[in-house]
Amino acid sequence: MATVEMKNILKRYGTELALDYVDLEIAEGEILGLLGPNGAGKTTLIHALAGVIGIDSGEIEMFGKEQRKHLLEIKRRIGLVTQEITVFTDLTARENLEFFGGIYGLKGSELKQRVDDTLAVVGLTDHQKKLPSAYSGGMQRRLNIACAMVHRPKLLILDEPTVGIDPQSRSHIIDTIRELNRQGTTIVYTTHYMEEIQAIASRVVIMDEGHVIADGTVAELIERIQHEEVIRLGVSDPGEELAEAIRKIDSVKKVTIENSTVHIISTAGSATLDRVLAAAREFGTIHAIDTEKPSLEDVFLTLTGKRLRDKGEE
Ligand SMILES: Nc1ncnc2c1ncn2[C@@H]1O[C@H](COP(=O)(O)OP(=O)(O)OP(=O)(O)O)[C@@H](O)[C@H]1O
Repeated sequence: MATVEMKNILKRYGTELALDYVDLEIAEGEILGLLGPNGAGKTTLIHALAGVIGIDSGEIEMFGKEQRKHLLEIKRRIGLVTQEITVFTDLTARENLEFFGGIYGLKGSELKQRVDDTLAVVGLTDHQKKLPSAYSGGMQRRLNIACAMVHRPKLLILDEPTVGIDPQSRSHIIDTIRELNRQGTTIVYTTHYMEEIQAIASRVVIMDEGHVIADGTVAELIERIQHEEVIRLGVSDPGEELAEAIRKIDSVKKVTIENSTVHIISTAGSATLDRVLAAAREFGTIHAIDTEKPSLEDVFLTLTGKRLRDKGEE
């Protein structure tokens, strides 16, 4: 049985179409990585999944039950980690966890045990008596996650849980997600960090403009563009004219410029490289050439025409 079945989900904000007839199935035990450029509809999708916003039309089934008819019961079985940190600033970490555990009906020794276990999993046992204001950004994010998992949800939904934090906290969060999954929690997770998806996702869904545009394992998605290659040229002062000249080569699929590097996705083969170099020489001096097999980032670029990190996060 699928943990989640979403069919024909439509959601508008005024005239803005945030989800455009989306279908999505999530199997029990998956770590589903949800990728997409800003505004793709990822947050809207997971908020619909968590039942915190309504949808205009479509069907959502979770744990084999219709979401709208069994919302309370379903909510008890899920945890939502929002982009914003939503903990009580005037309660210590432990008190926050006791509060959230209490909401889910935990009490007495069971509550104490769950709070102890959760603090240990997120690595905050030694800091449990401190107020969140005494924490680093990464520790606050870990506490935020802890509050959503203290009741041991069957499905944990995380919206960019690692934005703007130190590498140590980030790897701690990744380890926490992996450990929860190992213990049987299904995970849905949005991020702008491709390497995190490559590290932990058992399946990737790429969204753009309210649509699911790709769905598969990392290996399957890369396989889709395996006949392509990536050429990176270091060129002095590259401009739009250079990009346009390279775009005219018929085997070239995408050209983007970042600082002094021209990033080209093309059909593999030496003929393309020769033609790209000839075109580039007309507009500048080439000081570096590099070709490689495509990565998940290139799949994303090929499909959406956009780079992932357009938030200036890193
Ligand atoms: N409360 C809202 N009111 C109006 N429009 C909204 C609202 N929430 C989202 N939108 C719009 O719906 C679309 C999808 O937004 P959403 O936040 O789901 O995208 P996202 O993929 O999560 O983006 P990001 O990566 O920036 O978080 C966007 O065009 C956004 O402007």
